[in-house]
Amino acid sequence: MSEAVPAKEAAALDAADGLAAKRAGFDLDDGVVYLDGNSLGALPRGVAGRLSDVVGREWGRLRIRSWEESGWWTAPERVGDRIGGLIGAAPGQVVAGDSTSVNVFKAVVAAIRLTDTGVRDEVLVDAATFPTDGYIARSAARMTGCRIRAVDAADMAREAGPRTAVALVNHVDYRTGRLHDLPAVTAAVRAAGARTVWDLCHSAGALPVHLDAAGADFAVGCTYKYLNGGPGAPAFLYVRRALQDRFDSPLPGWNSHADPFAMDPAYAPADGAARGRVGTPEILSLLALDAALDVWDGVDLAAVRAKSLALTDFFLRCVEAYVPRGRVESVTPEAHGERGSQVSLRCAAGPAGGAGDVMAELIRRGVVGDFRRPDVLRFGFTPLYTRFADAERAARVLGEVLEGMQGR
Ligand SMILES: Cc1ncc(COP(=O)(O)O)c(C=O)c1O
Ligand SMILES: Nc1ccccc1C(=O)C[C@H](N)C(=O)O
Repeated sequence: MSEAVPAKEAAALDAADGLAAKRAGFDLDDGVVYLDGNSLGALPRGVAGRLSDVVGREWGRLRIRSWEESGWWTAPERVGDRIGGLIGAAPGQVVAGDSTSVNVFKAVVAAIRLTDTGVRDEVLVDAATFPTDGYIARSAARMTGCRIRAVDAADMAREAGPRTAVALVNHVDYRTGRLHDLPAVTAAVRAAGARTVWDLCHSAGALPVHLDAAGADFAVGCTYKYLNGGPGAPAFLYVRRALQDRFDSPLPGWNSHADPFAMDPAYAPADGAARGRVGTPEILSLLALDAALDVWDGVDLAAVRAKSLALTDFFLRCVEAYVPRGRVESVTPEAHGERGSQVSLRCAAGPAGGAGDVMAELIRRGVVGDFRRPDVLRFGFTPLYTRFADAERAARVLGEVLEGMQGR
């Protein structure tokens, strides 16, 4: 591929892109190629106006009345249902709130409480997990008399056995971008008599997820990446409907009580998704998220997936065309069925510095990805606002940076 070819091809791909108009819904500028939406999604344009109304009118004027009149009290379930629509969950099974870490705790402990730990005392965690999941699972295991076994997520299906209580799996690996087979792992873990907890941080909003259809037991995820909810936006918790009546939360706050304002000293759990609540919802960030979710109106996740794969394929081809041979190596699977919505390039240290220096230079030149120690350059592709021209420019600038650093 000569240098002019990818740029021409990018223009043609952008012209044919059915999702191209969605970019206008985000506050982005053409000076920067933003490929870090897998860490913090860009700002949807509707958020500032909505938040200004929430602060100025709902809080400022209505004050306490807003819990009822502005629908604040029921926002966690309402926003949860909107997220549910993007992860294949029928209404009434998802609640928004707390952080992913906290929701991992609720789900793992609740899953253990559904089993006889005299028989099943093993918690399987994905060996390459995002660290917080592993830390929380370990603590949950200690608290419940279980033990942790770390296994490759790719082997999870065959590792689940008669001692397994629960398997905690990342749907997409944060470092490599590898997508795991949610339906197959869920079915295998269930066949072994155990429960699944899926971490959807890197798949919710990035690709179609079919939780109900797969029979997943629990799922958690954050909303500040591909769902663009903003820094520290509330996370979510999915509890499969059939398990809701037996869901025994380890954090039974007053917000998950059947009648919170009874202020009853005795706890009686609410029915449905509300049982996953803990304390007072984080209204400002929850309603920012609610506004951010408007960008999904009318979006077909199959089209999002198709564009995501086309973008990452194209980026990989551009890298091949522009980057000096042997300088980077993709650790993201080639196979579409095993790829999330990012490309991770391993970049060994050269004479002028390592991957961290390369990413710093890329950012200086207007291409924002991120760096994961020791040697991974991560590029996240958010199909709602990333253009093929962005992929081309990112690869071209990466090539220039690496070429420039070669001799120095
Ligand atoms: C897979 C995964 N799980 C969990 C988290 C973090 O969870 P929390 O929302 O608690 O910070 C992240 C990223 O921050 C993540 O990538
Ligand atoms: N929440 C954050 C706050 C600050 C900086 C990064 C994050 C991330 O989300 C990192 C991300 N989970 C990752 O996959 O590396």
